[in-house]
Amino acid sequence: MDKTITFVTGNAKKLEELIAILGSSFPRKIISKKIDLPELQGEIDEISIKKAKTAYEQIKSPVLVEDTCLCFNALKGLPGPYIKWFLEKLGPEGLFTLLAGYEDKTAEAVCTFAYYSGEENADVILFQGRTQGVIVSPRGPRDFGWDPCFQPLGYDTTYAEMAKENKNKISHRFKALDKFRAHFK
Ligand SMILES: O=c1nc[nH]c2c1ncn2[C@H]1C[C@H](O)[C@@H](COP(=O)(O)OP(=O)(O)OP(=O)(O)O)O1
Ligand SMILES: [Mg+2]
Repeated sequence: MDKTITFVTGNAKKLEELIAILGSSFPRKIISKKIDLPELQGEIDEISIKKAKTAYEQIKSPVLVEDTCLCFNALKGLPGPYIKWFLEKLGPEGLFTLLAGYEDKTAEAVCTFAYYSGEENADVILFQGRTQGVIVSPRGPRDFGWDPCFQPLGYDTTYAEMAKENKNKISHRFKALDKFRAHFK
């Protein structure tokens, strides 16, 4: 059986972070395939499971996908899985402004990896990481999504202002990949 795992994502920055976080020590070969999978609606777990199955239909060998949510506590978890569209239309400034009417600026970044082997009776396996933070007026480079407006709790820099290796030690994605790595040990 082909043991290679295909990471299906349309986002080059996610792939870059996955490579930096997993390094060369991961026991299975991971290749990537750039496909923009449908942006699904629903609860986080349900979205990730469907996303993995959709990817498997295209790849037909073991797949890994990832879905990232940014949940504002004042907005009861929104934009959550819909953050991509909010970011696209409003930019990081607009995300900050969205909370202007609220005292509570706290948010949670949630990363969910979903692995599906496609083997008989296999289920999609989820690996989730969460990092708490506050939404701030954007600071730092603009090369990755909402990084300029997310300041992790306990830090005085935004994700964007951090060195990549520091973001990759505390991020929602690191925490999810740490569980993924442990599963394949
Ligand atoms: O660490 C991150 N730091 C800043 N921004 C981030 C991060 N991780 C995802 N993002 C952005 C990308 C997209 O605007 C949205 C998630 O949407 P999401 O559907 O998961 O990502 P995507 O469509 O870009 O790639 P994919 O093809 O894997 O679905 O938040
Ligand atoms: Mg997407």
